[in-house]
Amino acid sequence: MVLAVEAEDLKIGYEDEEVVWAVKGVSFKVEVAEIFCLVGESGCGKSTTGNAIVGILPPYSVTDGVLRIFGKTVIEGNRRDYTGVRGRIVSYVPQNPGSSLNPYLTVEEQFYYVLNSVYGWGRKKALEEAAKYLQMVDLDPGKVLDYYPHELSGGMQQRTAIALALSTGAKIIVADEPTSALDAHLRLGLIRLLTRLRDTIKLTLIFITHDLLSAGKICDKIAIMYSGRILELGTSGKILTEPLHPYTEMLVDAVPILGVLKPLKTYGGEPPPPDVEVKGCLFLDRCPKKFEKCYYSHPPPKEVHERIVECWRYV
Ligand SMILES: Nc1ncnc2c1ncn2[C@@H]1O[C@H](COP(=O)(O)OP(=O)(O)OP(=O)(O)O)[C@@H](O)[C@H]1O
Repeated sequence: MVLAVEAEDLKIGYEDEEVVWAVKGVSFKVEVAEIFCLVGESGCGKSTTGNAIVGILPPYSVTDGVLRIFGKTVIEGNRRDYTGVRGRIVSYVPQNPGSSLNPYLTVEEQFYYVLNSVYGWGRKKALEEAAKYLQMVDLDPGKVLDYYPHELSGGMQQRTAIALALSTGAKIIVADEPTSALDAHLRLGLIRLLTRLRDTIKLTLIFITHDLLSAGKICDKIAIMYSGRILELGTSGKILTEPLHPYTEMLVDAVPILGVLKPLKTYGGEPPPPDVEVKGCLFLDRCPKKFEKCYYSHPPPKEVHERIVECWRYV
């Protein structure tokens, strides 16, 4: 079975005077038509991982390990080749579609420029395709195509960005915090739309968020990232109801449940900065369950209770 995305011990760093590793060796598999979430605090490496899948890492980045997209190896060691993948198989929907859509071009022109540059299509064919994809995201082409992005509401901009991403025939969409700028009603609408696209056109979605609640609503699987590693990976149900890693427990404890009086716990401390070498477990400083073994090295990934966990308590 071909996987949509497969990462094996993937490492991504940014080179300044020396390399600072933002992603320190992650392994995961995303099946076709799966909604896969990368969850974690700011700076844990979610966007860097997402950018590697889309193929938009900056030139001064360095990589190691392997990344495959629909069976094609796009990263192997420090070699990268996204030919036929970037923009065609994988597309990107950013947090703020207002900034990704060109403010000086009408929606029609944006579709034309994208489809002309990817497939060399003329205006007529590009417009036919634009109409098809706008309808797919529940937008009326007649009420969108002639408009500039600022003339559309936030929700319409978001849907236009998704239609534009899909129009190149993308099978995978990486959506970075797509719901964070939307109000609760629009957020629910977007979540419904993305799940419908998964069901109807077998779209694979990589959803990046710091919000475990949104992740639980939309995702099949959740990878909990911390300081460049995946500390726990499993189905949304397992992660939310039976967290194994103390960090996942901490995130779940901080999620409010509507109608349930639940004490919300917060834990102090900060993840170690990526340029600081940590001797023991990366979560050591904040872990309420640490014991002697945790002080010497970071634990390897271990399959336990239908999940993969990096915690010495399970090794
Ligand atoms: N283009 C870049 N150049 C240099 N360092 C970067 C770059 N992008 C990210 N980093 C660094 O890599 C680390 C991980 O950042 P990344 O944006 O991937 O995390 P994140 O979990 O997505 O955070 P956020 O939710 O704030 O976007 C951070 O220390 C960040 O400063």
